[in-house]
Amino acid sequence: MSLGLADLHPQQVPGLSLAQVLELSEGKIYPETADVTQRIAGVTVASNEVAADYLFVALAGARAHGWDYAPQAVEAGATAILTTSAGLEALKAKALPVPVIACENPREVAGLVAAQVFGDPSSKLKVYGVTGTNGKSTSTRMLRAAFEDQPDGHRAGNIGTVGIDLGGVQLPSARTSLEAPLLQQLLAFALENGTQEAAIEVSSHALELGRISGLKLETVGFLNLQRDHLDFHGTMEDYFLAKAKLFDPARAQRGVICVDDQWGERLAAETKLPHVTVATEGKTADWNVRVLPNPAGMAGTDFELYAPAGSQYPEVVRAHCPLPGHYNVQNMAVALVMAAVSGHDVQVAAERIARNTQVPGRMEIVQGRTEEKALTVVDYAHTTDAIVLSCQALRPHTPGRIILVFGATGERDRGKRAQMGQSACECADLVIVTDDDPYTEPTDQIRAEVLQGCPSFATVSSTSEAQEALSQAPNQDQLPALEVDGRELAIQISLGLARPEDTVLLAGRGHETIQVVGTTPVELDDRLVAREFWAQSGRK
Ligand SMILES: CC(=O)N[C@H]1[C@@H](OP(=O)(O)OP(=O)(O)OC[C@H]2O[C@@H](n3ccc(=O)[nH]c3=O)[C@H](O)[C@@H]2O)O[C@H](CO)[C@@H](O)[C@@H]1O[C@H](C)C(=O)N[C@@H](C)C(=O)N[C@H](CCC(=O)O)C(=O)O
Ligand SMILES: Nc1ncnc2c1ncn2[C@@H]1O[C@H](COP(=O)(O)OP(=O)(O)OP(=O)(O)O)[C@@H](O)[C@H]1O
Repeated sequence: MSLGLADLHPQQVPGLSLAQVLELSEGKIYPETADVTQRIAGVTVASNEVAADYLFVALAGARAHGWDYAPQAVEAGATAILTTSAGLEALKAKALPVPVIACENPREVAGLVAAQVFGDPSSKLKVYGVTGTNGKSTSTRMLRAAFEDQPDGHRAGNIGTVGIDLGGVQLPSARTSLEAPLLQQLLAFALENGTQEAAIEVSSHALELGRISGLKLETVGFLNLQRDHLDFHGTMEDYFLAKAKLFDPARAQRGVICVDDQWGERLAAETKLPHVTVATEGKTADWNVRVLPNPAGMAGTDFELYAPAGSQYPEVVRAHCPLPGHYNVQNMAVALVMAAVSGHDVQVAAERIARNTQVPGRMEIVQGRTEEKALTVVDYAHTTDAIVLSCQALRPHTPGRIILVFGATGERDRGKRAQMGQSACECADLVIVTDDDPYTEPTDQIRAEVLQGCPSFATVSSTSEAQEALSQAPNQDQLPALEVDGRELAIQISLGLARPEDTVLLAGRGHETIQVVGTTPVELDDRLVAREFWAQSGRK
């Protein structure tokens, strides 16, 4: 039997009376005569998650209004509704048989109420939050690796894009950061099941949309800020300000800030949260990294981490980052310093990370280089910077060409597409532009916007057509990008073109196994497509 999120429910739920909800929300109840001694036993913002005695939080959304789903929520067992004044007015007309509490910011209140309903789990287990454009999944997985495998059976967990792994249960996650009530429920479940520490990703959407409201964090980490999600945030300034909200003394005990980029420097200068800084290249911070000569190749990077002079930590920690690419050293350095300042033995944490880290779809080698097969790597790079950095990470391990396959996601940050195309053509030797998750946007339109950044391109639908188009290029040092309709075909063409000395980088989808086309989920796993291709290729 496969489990769902609803199954990750604690046995013990203290609950909360409506009087206490009223107090927390500073709201008004309708009708005024409602019985405020009734208890609620759960909270959700989604009508399809409601169970008996739940509080349904009806929010105004971009596509719908939660209050339109209130009748379904009541039908499913909701015994009260929390909403805005506008929501209350809309609900009066529906004459529902349950009380409605109206307050100014139900999104924030949802998390505060849920924390109390579920017994305030984040005050009992330690929660670590990591933010940044790229590297959250990797560094939170590293933190988890640092915390588990201890003699006392200490259990650690994760919540993030790659999945949810709590209290011995693993589930895929549709999101990076969950809605606040669900987060509280899952943490309470984790606590009941022996979890002492949980490392979670905190997206900028989460920080803007109140998804960590009610959460108490032990230590928070900042990795980097690069262009992404501007469809939602509008400007880099607003994107930064959203990320900075994590570094709030009301939420967290302390922070660890990587100052490799200027946004980290600014955060360190502006935040009121007690913090330390980390630098991995070219700058001086509280904690500093020195990369060692690197015999490890695709197996990672050796480095030293220097603690602040005169501090209680070992002066220098010898570490091995088990994933290739300098950016993974950044992810690991932040994870190590978060572990250190939270009271863990940093040398032991380094050893555990080197031994235990698993991050599906991040620089995952699906085919090693052989006499006849090209090195084939799947990576979740889906921003311009991540694509460039991934190519740079693979360059030292590539005697031939880097062949890059990628596409842009539909309905998201259209402004980044041409830039992705341009940078891809600059950093890879051969670029194949195809599809990612198009959602409801036409795939040819998305590809066309990416291809605007490529100096030239040819549209092909087979390996032989691709070979023909490439052979006709006037300058063999600057091949045209290839446009391929359909990601599976694009992967097959890329591998068909690859020589053993080449590296094929399948970028953008990482661990994902479902592609959303229109509103239909379609099974697609880059790793399986590549493995099948090589298995059937007859090449050794
Ligand atoms: C921009 C954004 O994050 N939007 C989220 C937001 O949507 P919305 O406010 O437009 O909600 P809506 O669909 O209009 O519905 C309004 C309300 O009615 C409720 N509703 C709706 C339908 C129904 O049948 N019953 C019901 O109760 C909804 O739960 C919601 O509370 O609230 C919805 C309900 O929780 C989310 O599904 C939706 O996430 C969408 C799917 C999304 O794509 N989010 C992405 C951008 C996101 O959050 N990404 C970040 C960052 C990822 C990264 O770093 O790469 C993440 O943390 O995952
Ligand atoms: N520190 C970093 N700096 C820049 N790029 C990185 C860094 N870490 C990882 N990347 C790139 O970003 C991709 C996504 O990494 P990861 O999943 O760890 O980040 P994320 O922040 O969790 O992303 P998302 O929230 O979009 O899932 C990787 O596959 C890699 O290409």
